[in-house]
Amino acid sequence: MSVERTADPERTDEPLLSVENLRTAFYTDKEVIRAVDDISFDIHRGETVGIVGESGSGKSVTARSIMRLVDTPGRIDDGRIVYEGEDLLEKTPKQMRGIRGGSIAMVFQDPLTSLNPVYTVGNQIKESLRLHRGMSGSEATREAVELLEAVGIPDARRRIREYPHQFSGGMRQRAVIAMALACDPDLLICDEPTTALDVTIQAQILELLEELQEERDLGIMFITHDMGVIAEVADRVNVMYAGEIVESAPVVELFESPKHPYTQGLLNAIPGQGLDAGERLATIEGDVPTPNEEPTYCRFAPRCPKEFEDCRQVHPVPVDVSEDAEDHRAACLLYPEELETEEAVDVHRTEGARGGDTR
Ligand SMILES: Nc1ncnc2c1ncn2[C@@H]1O[C@H](COP(=O)(O)OP(=O)(O)OP(=O)(O)O)[C@@H](O)[C@H]1O
Ligand code: NI
Repeated sequence: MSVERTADPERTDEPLLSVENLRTAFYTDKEVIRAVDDISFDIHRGETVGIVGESGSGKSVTARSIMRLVDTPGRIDDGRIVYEGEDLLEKTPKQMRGIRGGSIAMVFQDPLTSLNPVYTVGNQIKESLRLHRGMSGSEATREAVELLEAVGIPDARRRIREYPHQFSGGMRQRAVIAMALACDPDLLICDEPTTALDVTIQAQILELLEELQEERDLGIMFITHDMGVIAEVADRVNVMYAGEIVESAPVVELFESPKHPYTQGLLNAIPGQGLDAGERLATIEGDVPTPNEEPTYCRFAPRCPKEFEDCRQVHPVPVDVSEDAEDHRAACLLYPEELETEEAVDVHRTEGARGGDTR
């Protein structure tokens, strides 16, 4: 979560998670929705990767694909999800159950979806400890109390005997985080974990995640609509639009020098560049289209102020925004920026035809 981490030598190590050319689609009676359409990105240990985009852009489906929790009629069609060197798409359902809530944990927007109302908070944490770390009895109780204390729940010894409904919203989300930590994960996937909370509680939860990350060297994938939250928590940011990652850059670079017209649009209307938590995405006229056909064009073109003829005929692939760009890519025909537009369009046409990005 610290900005300095982007220059961390750790970054050259093998990534903790590597998503490669992932495609996930929903096969409805009416159409095929290409919810996640050929995306690639990495997460390193100790790094927070933010995923931002308007509603329907594919953020949650990305998270659920990594966890192999895509509901029917959805299906992962292509790609690799390499976690600590192994492809999760090759794991059996049983192996996946061990990994979920084991080395990869997830925190959702609504803590009540993760907590069972009929068991005490303590029992739920202890169940997690039993399943994933083989702990039981007084050892598990002690660990459960310690976890609740670690996430800042006061009077933890008493509160482990309480039920979820006896906790406030913020305390419930802390309990969910404690439950996630009970399995000692290496990767935490957070899908809008603070959206339902008021701003003060939200700030506390973000701070908590940052502390836990530092202590445990957690890799975090953080999904949000909120550019202000992204500015606060992310080391690197992937901007999603209609199933694709249209821009990816270290957080400071993205805010100082957004390259994709979509990102520029998102950031433009935010006063003070959206550096305060609680700032929502700027509204760009129009809606995210449902990605229900093969992209042979730029999906953002209909809303793009910089649109030109080729945008309707050539599908942009992620390219380095400039020759000396470090780790900054955009899927837009205007880049690489040194090239004349026609040459740049050719790069996208050729790369697109090869079916790969240029990483
Ligand atoms: N079960 C489903 N059946 C059919 N389509 C689905 C299903 N789940 C998601 N989709 C579609 O996949 C696309 C991506 O949805 P997703 O939930 O990932 O968006 P999101 O970026 O998380 O949006 P939000 O910010 O609203 O949570 C959308 O077009 C959505 O309608
Ligand atoms: Ni979502």
